[in-house]
Amino acid sequence: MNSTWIILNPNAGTKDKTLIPDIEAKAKFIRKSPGQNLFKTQHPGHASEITKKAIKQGVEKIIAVGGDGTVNEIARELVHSKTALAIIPAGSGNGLARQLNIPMNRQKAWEVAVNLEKTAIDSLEINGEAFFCTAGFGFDAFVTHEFHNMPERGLMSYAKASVGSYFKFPDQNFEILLAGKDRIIVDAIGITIANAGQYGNNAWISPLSDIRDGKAELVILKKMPSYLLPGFLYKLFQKKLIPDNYYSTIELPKTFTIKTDCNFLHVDGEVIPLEKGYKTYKVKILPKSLNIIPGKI
Ligand SMILES: Nc1ncnc2c1ncn2[C@@H]1O[C@H](COP(=O)(O)OP(=O)(O)OP(=O)(O)O)[C@@H](O)[C@H]1O
Repeated sequence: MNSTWIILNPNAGTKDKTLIPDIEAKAKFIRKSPGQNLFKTQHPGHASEITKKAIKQGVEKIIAVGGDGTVNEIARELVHSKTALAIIPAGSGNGLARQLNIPMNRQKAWEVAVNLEKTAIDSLEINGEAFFCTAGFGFDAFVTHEFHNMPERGLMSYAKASVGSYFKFPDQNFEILLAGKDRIIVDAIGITIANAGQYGNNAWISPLSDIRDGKAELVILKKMPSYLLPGFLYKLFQKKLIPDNYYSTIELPKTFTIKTDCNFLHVDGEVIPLEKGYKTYKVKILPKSLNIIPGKI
């Protein structure tokens, strides 16, 4: 049996024609015994199906080749399993890969992926949906929604979506119940639950968050005057955000709930439209629940 499977999304990223032949050659190189070890996804959800099979068959490692959507499909299935996840980033944001210090260069990422060294990271669940980096209600979820409707991918489109929405985006109401007794009621343009420090694209919304510390932080972002925005953005990308009147962080307990009437939630950059009206969302931290092959840590 092959102990490493490769799952490749042939549609991921900006159509790089060298990706598929390169990964096919690499798959042959690491195949130890007859049988398939490279699986190309044919539709959304296919990566999850292949991952379930891999776990059943006791595969030791899955190398995910794709963007955040593919990586998350695989990672969600792998939570609490023995199978480890390695990543060859081939998307536009590559949030988890960046967080794990996996090189963006394909060859260098491959050299990391074939390593034996593994470590466990934390994951979270929001109403049963697993995520690994960030989940957010309000402004960041709305921007992610707008971004997905734009013709182009990449950082410029994110910037356009953010600037276009910021001034008209209204305050949202949040009620956060921490460990059953402490209650935070706040009006803000958004809140983000951060397991990892960045959204992706090196946008460090919670610089002190560490994906391996068994903890997560809540970021509360209030609307700031426009003259403060350039400084905020500079600090966001320089990993230098610190609390002030508009930006604050709170360490979260292992379980907590959020009540809000926001229209959208994003989990690791994937947008989930929400039903109208106030709803309560249960969040749980699952320490050291996913085995990964990290870059330099
Ligand atoms: N053959 C396929 N055809 C269409 N969609 C697919 C196929 N295989 C996988 N998918 C879906 O495509 C979605 C997007 O893929 P992925 O995130 O890997 O690439 P991307 O969107 O280019 O990257 P990023 O999210 O970083 O911009 C995934 O959620 C996955 O389920």
